[in-house]
Amino acid sequence: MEGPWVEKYRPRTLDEIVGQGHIISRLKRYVEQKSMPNLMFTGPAGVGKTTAALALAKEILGENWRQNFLELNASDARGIDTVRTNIKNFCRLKPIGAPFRIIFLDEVDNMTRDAQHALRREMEMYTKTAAFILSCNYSSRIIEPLQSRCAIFRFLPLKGHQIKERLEYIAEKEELDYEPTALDIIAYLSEGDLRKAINILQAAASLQEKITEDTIYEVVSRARPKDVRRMIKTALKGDFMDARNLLREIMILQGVSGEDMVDQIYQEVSRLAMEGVLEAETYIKFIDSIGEYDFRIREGANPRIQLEALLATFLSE
Ligand SMILES: Nc1ncnc2c1ncn2[C@@H]1O[C@H](COP(=O)(O)OP(=O)(O)OP(=O)(O)O)[C@@H](O)[C@H]1O
Repeated sequence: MEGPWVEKYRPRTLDEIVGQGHIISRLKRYVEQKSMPNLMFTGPAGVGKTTAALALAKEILGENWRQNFLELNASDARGIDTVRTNIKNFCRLKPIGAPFRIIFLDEVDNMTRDAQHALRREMEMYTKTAAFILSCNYSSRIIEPLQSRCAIFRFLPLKGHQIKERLEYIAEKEELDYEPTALDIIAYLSEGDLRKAINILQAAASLQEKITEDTIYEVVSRARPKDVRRMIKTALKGDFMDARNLLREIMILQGVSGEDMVDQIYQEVSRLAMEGVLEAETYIKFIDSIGEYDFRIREGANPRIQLEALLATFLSE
């Protein structure tokens, strides 16, 4: 079994990282100066935080980086005490063949406030020998004394074209056969998360020889937008039984979940309103009922029954 492409194609150097230019140039300055303050990387999942920490450690610490780099998950099931013991044991030793050591701590926003205060004390204790890189999704969940001790770097979701270019690069290396529009769809569905995009590409490649738009929808268990649109239009015309059959086909054959289905109905209804097919007043009524059925499904009601009832509300228009 082949390993995950997200690891195979993880950039090894700062230069290889896609996007995040505003961050990379600052990190390179630390490499030139061979010193760095404590850093905090914030931003959504799969946009290069861990990758940047690894690449920075390699470039700033040199060939002995492995012995001088410690990666820990702050929300580790083994508990914060283990994390702190690891930090202590690591920091007590002198750096080996490098100017200092680096501790990369992931998911700091999942640490309790008490644990964050303890971490702050550790950071102060080892300022001469170790630099910390703290990673989190939301800086608002980090206590002020930790934030103020770090230089903060805000990673951004990657743009659609940046994701597409990276996918093209990987597709070429892997000699994949694909429809170019399939990559646009992956870029759209991954919402700025490059890890998610690469995982979808790998799953699609293992499913079929040629990657098409349909392969992608199958991999992510999403309905084809044109099928959802056809179903809604059928309901609008008053053909309830036909609309219901289309709904069943999409949910069963394509394995789309109730929650995703409501989300896609919402997206298509919004598109129909933007195109002028639905009048504003009707659109508002539809959104109101979509919101209601979305809530019921999330609360645990039977999704098939709820979705059929939702389609029935479209009929009366
Ligand atoms: N900016 C990027 N440039 C190139 N590859 C990237 C980038 N961001 C993510 N990737 C790809 O996605 C994988 C995961 O990225 P990474 O571990 O850096 O995410 P992260 O931002 O640390 O996410 P999390 O917050 O979930 O830990 C990488 O191994 C790489 O293949």
